Amino acid sequence: MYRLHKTVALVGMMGAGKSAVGTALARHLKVPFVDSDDEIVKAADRSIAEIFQRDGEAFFRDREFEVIGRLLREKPAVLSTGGGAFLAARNREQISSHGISVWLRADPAVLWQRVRHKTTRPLLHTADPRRTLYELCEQREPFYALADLVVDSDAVYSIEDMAVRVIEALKTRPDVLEEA
Ligand SMILES: Nc1ncnc2c1ncn2[C@@H]1O[C@H](COP(=O)(O)OP(=O)(O)O)[C@@H](O)[C@H]1O
Ligand SMILES: O=C(O)C1=C[C@@H](OP(=O)(O)O)[C@@H](O)[C@H](O)C1
Ligand SMILES: [Mg+2]
Repeated sequence: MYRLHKTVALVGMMGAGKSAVGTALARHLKVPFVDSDDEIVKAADRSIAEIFQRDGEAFFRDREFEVIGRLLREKPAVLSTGGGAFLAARNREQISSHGISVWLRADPAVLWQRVRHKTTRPLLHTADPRRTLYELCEQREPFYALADLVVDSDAVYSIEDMAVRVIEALKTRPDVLEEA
C-alpha cells in the first residue's frame, strides 16, 4: 500500500509514454489518472489536431495551463501532461508548487518508433516528421532536465516496467510517496 501526498506530473517528449505509463502508475498507486490533453479535448469537444488548426497553438497552451492548474488543485493523482507543457515556466512553477515532476526520458529513435504511425500530434504534421521529432528533442531536453526526477524509458522497458521504475524513483522522496 502506498500513500501519495502530491500529484505526480509526468513530463517529456511525445511518445515517452506519459499517457500509457501514467495510466499504469495510477493503477499501482490506487489514485486517479488524469491527462491534460484528454481534459482539453473533453472541454473543447474537439481533437488536439482540430484545436491547433482552428484556434492555434497559443490558444491550446492557454487551455493547457488552465487545465493543469485545475488538476493540480485536486487530490493527489497521476497527471500526464502534453509534451510541450513543461517548456513553459508558468507550468513548471505550478507543478513545482503543487506536485512533483518526473521526466520520462527516451532516445529519439525510440520515440519515433512509437509515434510514426499516428496522425494525432499536430506538431509532427511536417514534411519530415522524423527530423522534426529529433529537433524538438534537442531543443526541449534542457527544459525536461529541470524535472525533479528522471526515469529512463529505453525500448527494453515495457509500460508496466516503467510504472514500477517510476515508483522506485518516487520512493526516494518520502515526502511524496509513503509506503503504508
Ligand atoms: N515503455 C513502453 N513500451 C512499449 N510501448 C510503449 C511504452 N511507452 C509507451 N508506449 C506506446 O507508445 C505510444 C505513445 O505512448 P503515449 O503514452 O501516448 O506517449 P505520450 O503520452 O508521452 O506522448 C503508445 O502507443 C504507447 O502504448
Ligand atoms: O509535444 C507537444 O508539444 C505536444 C504533445 C502532445 O501530447 P503527448 O506528449 O502526450 O503526445 C499534445 O499535447 C500536443 O500535440 C502538443
Ligand atoms: Mg500523451
